[in-house]
Amino acid sequence: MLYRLLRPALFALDAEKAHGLALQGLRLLPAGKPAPAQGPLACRVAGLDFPNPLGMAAGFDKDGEVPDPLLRLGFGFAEVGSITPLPQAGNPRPRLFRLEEDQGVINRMGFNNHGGQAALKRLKARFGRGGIVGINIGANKDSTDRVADYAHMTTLMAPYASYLAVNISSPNTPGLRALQDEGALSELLDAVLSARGGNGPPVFLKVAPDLQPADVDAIARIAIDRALGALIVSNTTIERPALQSRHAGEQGGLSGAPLRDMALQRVRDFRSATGGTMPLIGVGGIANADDAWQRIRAGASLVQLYSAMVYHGPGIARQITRGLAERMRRDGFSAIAEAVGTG
Ligand SMILES: Cc1cc2nc3c(=O)[nH]c(=O)nc-3n(C[C@H](O)[C@H](O)[C@H](O)COP(=O)(O)O)c2cc1C
Repeated sequence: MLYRLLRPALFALDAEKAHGLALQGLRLLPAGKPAPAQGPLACRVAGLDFPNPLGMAAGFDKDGEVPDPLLRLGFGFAEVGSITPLPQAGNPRPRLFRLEEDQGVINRMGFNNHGGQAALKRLKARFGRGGIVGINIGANKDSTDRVADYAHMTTLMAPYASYLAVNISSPNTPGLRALQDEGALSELLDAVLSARGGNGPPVFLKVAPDLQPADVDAIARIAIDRALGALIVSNTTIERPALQSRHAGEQGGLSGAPLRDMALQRVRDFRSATGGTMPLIGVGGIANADDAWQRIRAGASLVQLYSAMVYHGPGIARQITRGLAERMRRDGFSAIAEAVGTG
């Protein structure tokens, strides 16, 4: 309600400025305690106990500054990052665009972040607070050895991460998505898993929605073979479905409502390629409880969002989790895990 009043003022600002203000506002929230398990919404995935299945997706809190305030807003988990070994400025501004008429976002941020050491300090300091905080890792744009970047970030972050998310699907770092190819992906995951060691957190892999059926099959096979904790499906798309907004022609990754059907279809594709043996995290265009419920019924054990927070504000986590609980009751499910892949 309050957000509806604030939104016009925020939308009058450049999108990145507005995002900076949102982060500042969240920093003012006392950290508090993470939400306790929420009855039927509580779920166990990759050995972790999630109080509810809705998380904040990577990119909102790139430097790990506000994971605890995000949990306080009612998210069951927060994924911070992507974080690269060295600080980097990212692409020139403007690089973030609201597509209001389409309820979408285009970004070409380019992994702007303060680097591994700065994030480590913060994440180490909050570690004892509990709550599920995933750390999403990436490679520096100018790195001459990207596999080594991921391995380094794994070693650095593993002790402070509930899970690590290996992001090889940002469209804004040239060549990054090539790491999704079979040979490169196997080599990368072997390096990450070896850097993590036997007792480290589960490793999740975040993929692009722009994949051919053969890519889906190969990624599914490699993920199962390496016993990854989950696949995060998906990042932003480089495709451009029909869009109305004046920013539709901007380069970068498209997210929000225009990504929804494609990301939903990829969850279905990965569900069928994995035969339900690998947990999936559905992300892309989820803006309400119906979207979240549909993604779960399609095969996602957990869901995440980012763009919808821009349009609907910080109350969205509670709106969606409340709505999910209602839909579970309506459809006769007493646990999220029972509903996964049933629709
Ligand atoms: C501005 C912006 C920055 C993002 N940065 C990252 C990132 O650093 N790492 C990552 O894995 N995903 C990043 N994403 C992708 C989101 O995590 C998510 O996969 C995508 O936006 C689809 O979800 P949505 O439609 O709910 O926004 C970013 C998205 C946006 C809009």
